[in-house]
Amino acid sequence: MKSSAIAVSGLRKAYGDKVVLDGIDFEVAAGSVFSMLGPNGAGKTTTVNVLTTLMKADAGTVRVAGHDVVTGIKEVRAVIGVTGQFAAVDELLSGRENLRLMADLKRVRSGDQVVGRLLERFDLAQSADKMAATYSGGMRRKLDLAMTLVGNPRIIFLDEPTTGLDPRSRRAMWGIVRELVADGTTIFLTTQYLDEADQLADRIAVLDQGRLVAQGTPEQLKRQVPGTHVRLRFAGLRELDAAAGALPGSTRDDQELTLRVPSNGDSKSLRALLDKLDEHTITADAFSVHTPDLDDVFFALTGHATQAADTTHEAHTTHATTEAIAE
Ligand SMILES: Nc1ncnc2c1ncn2[C@@H]1O[C@H](COP(=O)(O)OP(=O)(O)OP(=O)(O)O)[C@@H](O)[C@H]1O
Repeated sequence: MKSSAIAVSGLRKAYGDKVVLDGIDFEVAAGSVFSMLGPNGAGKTTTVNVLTTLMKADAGTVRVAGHDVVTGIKEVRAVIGVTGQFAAVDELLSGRENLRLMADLKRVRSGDQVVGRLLERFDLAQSADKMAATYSGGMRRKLDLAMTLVGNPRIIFLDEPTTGLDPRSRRAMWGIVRELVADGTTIFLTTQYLDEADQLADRIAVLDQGRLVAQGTPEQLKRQVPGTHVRLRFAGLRELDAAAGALPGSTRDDQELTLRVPSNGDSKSLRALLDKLDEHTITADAFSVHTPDLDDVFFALTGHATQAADTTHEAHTTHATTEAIAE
């Protein structure tokens, strides 16, 4: 079993009488990606601030790399890197100068070499001597992360690293996170994007209204929601009635004129389903296979969607759907 890079027990934090963290517990294995998932205002940044010694908790214990965040502030700070939602980049300096400044602050030996390697690794060498103010959002995030990596921290906190990035920059950021983990770094990642947690995390904890409502691997969490099913849509109630009669175990939605049929989604069961419709001379207007994703998990666990899910749900649905095999 891997040792814990982070161990949190009974963590509580309130601002005035507003309780933001209501006693949360979790552990992060060394060399893994742990993702804390939650909607806006759930308390993710507050958690990061406590874990990185920037803020004191009201109760509970937190150990990072074996050091207590209250009594071992210096030791904790020596082993962590933090990339926040608002980049620490100085806009009036070039990318190279920003990195150099960080190398000096951290008293890194052979600073120029370290900076040169980071610029290459993050694909920023071409723009290294331009002012950071001229960088795109994605480049700024990359520079911010590169600055975090100066001095090789073993544990990195990424607070919503891809919020506001376009899909290409998000994927580039995911690639960098994967490389870091392959090198043995531990990553604590907060995100409101379920697909991001799904892609990157070894373990996910879902934070909602101050409590962790679920923890597990992405697969374990997905298993907590109703499984794969086929959704059929019909032109009218008459067809829907006939199909519901022919397919026992299905669930109908009279408003949407749809039928939800449990299925493992493989070609054999799909063919059998279509044959059944043929047998009864029923035609479906649309036919789609739906696999549960983390949006469904979040909804099932909290009873509401994430904000990000609201805006990206369409994309997820399209992604998880094999459209219109029939008709
Ligand atoms: N210094 C503060 N004083 C009072 N309330 C605060 C303070 N900082 C945060 N809050 C409140 O605590 C709650 C949790 O905030 P936090 O920033 O930790 O959430 P978050 O999950 O990171 O959200 P987001 O995704 O929007 O960054 C929010 O309701 C926020 O308004």
